[in-house]
Amino acid sequence: MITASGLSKTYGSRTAVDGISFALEPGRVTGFLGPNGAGKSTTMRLAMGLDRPSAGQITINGKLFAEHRAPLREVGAVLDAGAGHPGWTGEQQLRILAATHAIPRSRVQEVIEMTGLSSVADRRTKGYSLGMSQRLGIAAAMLGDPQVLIFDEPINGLDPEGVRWVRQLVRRLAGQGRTVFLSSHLMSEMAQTADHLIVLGQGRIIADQPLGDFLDTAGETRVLVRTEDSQTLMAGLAGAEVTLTCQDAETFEVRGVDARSIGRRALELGVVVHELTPLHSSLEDSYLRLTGDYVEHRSGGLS
Ligand SMILES: Nc1ncnc2c1ncn2[C@@H]1O[C@H](COP(=O)(O)OP(=O)(O)OP(=O)(O)O)[C@@H](O)[C@H]1O
Repeated sequence: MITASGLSKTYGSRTAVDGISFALEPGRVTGFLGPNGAGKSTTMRLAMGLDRPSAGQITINGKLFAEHRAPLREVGAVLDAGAGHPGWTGEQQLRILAATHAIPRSRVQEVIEMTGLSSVADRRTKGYSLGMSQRLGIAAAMLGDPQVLIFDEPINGLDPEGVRWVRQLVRRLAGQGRTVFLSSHLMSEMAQTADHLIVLGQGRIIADQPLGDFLDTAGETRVLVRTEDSQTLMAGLAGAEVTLTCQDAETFEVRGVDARSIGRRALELGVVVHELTPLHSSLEDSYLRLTGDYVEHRSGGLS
């Protein structure tokens, strides 16, 4: 369990995290989303005791990180791939970490195998690809077999096989009853991995809800209509709150009227309908709609 209460962090005049509170339950993957600079990494660093809050606190299983007698057995984190001594091999790094946290040596081999690093574990990490560094970071996080895992952008730089591996690992860890806190900018991955979402905008929580509820509330349902007489049906549906977008002579999309009402209207008008399909928003659509006002640097159009 990770619990934040009134957590704030300011850097000079810059407020990175602005009085946030949340409780992350075990047994599920909580996705952490937000535009660049929203405060996600800062929150994760505060959880790991790498920075001090300006106000409030964030605890792991009821205690501050520093209050745990064996913190790596409570929480593992991947916050910065590539951290560690570049002149050491992956295995040396894990052995040192294990030795300094009273973790048995046998566990080092286990996490090396678990993360697919066996063939490169005896190589110096300065030669590691980004994907190997990510795997080494995950191996280090898993070393103490902790109940809580914090992953900041763990799939950055991974190839498709690596991305799938992280997705399956994260789901398995939650399935074992662990608390998993995961940030990523890749919405398609988040949609497949997270059970619950916390969305930050400029240091504040703008959503904290199950993934399905987030898609329902932040999303916007459209309906695809295919009919023999699109002119008549479009005219019959037109209204102030309704948006109609023509796709071809027989097909159009409707926003602002649900499929049931469109079906009824078609019956009243005597129009034959071949298709009436609600189109649910993707996580990306919902996320972009919700966070639009919180983006610091917006891109221009392509033309
Ligand atoms: N050590 C620091 N000193 C000064 N400002 C900082 C520091 N760390 C973070 N910030 C600022 O705090 C804000 C939040 O940064 P943070 O890295 O937590 O955002 P983020 O949501 O993780 O962004 P991204 O998606 O780009 O990784 C940003 O404006 C950042 O510039």
